[in-house]
Amino acid sequence: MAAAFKLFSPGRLFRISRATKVFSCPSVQLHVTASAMGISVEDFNTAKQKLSLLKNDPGNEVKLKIYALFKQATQGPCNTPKPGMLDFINKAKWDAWKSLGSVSQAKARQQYVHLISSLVAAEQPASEVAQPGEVSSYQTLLVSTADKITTITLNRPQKKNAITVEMYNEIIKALEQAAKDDSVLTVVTGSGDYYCSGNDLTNFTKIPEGGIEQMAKDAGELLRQYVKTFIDFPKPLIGVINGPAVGVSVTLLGLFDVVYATERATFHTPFSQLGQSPEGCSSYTFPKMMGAAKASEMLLFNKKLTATQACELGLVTEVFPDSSFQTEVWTRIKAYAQLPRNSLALSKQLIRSTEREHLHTVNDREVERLVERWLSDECMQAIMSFFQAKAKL
Ligand SMILES: CCC/C=C/C(=O)SCCNC(=O)CCNC(=O)[C@H](O)C(C)(C)COP(=O)([O-])OP(=O)([O-])OC[C@H]1O[C@@H](n2cnc3c(N)ncnc32)[C@H](O)[C@@H]1OP(=O)([O-])[O-]
Repeated sequence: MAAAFKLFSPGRLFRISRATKVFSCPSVQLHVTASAMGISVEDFNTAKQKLSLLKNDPGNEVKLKIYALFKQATQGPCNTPKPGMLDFINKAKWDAWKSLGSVSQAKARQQYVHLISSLVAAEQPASEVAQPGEVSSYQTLLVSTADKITTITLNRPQKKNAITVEMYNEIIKALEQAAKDDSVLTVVTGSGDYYCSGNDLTNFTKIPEGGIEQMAKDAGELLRQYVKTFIDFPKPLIGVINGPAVGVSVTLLGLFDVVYATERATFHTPFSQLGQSPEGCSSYTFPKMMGAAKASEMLLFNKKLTATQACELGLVTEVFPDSSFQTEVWTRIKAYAQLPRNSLALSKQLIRSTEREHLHTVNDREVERLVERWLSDECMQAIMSFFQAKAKL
């Protein structure tokens, strides 16, 4: 074991990367598509440089993955002869490269850049973040870090934690800071009796100078950024669903790693009722998770799920009795937070990286459709009905 570790020491692996001449050869560089799948040659080269600056040894498994992705990105699928049984090191490297099969060079470059980025992010010093136990100053959230857990609590209980424009921006900021802080896990939960009632419908009543088209465009850009932050979040993200969840707060659960719910929670996405369409990548994650028929019942016909049903369909990991929910869930989360930080972040990265680019594409497509929907008569009528019903109360 010790011998293998030495042979796979970071220095050795980095030397392999640096010794590979492909990217120092201008004629080969020309063959690399400038921005294949959103990753430029510069991104790739920068990632390569960052690799040599890592302070912590990421472990043999990750180093083999890095090696394999580099070879695939620069030389394509492995076609070299298999090393002999006793040539352990070269055989392990060959196996890792071979295991990538026919993954394209562009895809390998993209996965290489994401993997290095997550390693670098995991080593970032905790700056601009709340110190353990400290509660930071947000208007719509409570954000605290304690016991190696950063907790983001949606904090507009009087409005059932409906998400205003300010709150979207604050959640993005809180997640960006949680990604960099010293915590091992990040938890999102709600204060009061609701987890979240989704998009705050008053967002649609604040029309900027550019008119309703500008409002739809701005809202689309904000939503794109918001969902993107969840797609790219590098650490394990846990939802502690303390009560009913509606709309965008439900769809995004497909991007969480683990979701614990009280038995009192319900889950529904009234998109068609509001003349809108699915977001949060749910048009992809829900059918994948629960099958097309069950996903359609939720996303097309607004079916409300109980916590138990949501658990059966894979949207929720586990349901707890309401009376012991907080105690049981937090005991478990605190125990998970004792696990090694880098190992958790890297394992998440491995689980998620294969579809990250696809999720970004889905996000873009959903936002494009929603921006159209927000300008439709169907949507405007539905929003007006909500406020008229309120006015009659
Ligand atoms: C951007 C991407 C696309 C997004 C998609 C989505 O999320 S689609 C999903 C979009 N979401 C929806 O369609 C849900 C709309 N909301 C509801 O259907 C119900 O409020 C409820 C079932 C959540 C709770 O019913 P309940 O009888 O238990 O409580 P209550 O009704 O008395 O509420 C207390 C106060 O909170 C207020 N408030 C609550 N939610 C919102 C909101 N989203 N907005 C604004 N305000 C909201 C409510 O007006 C009231 O204010 P008041 O009068 O005290 O000044």
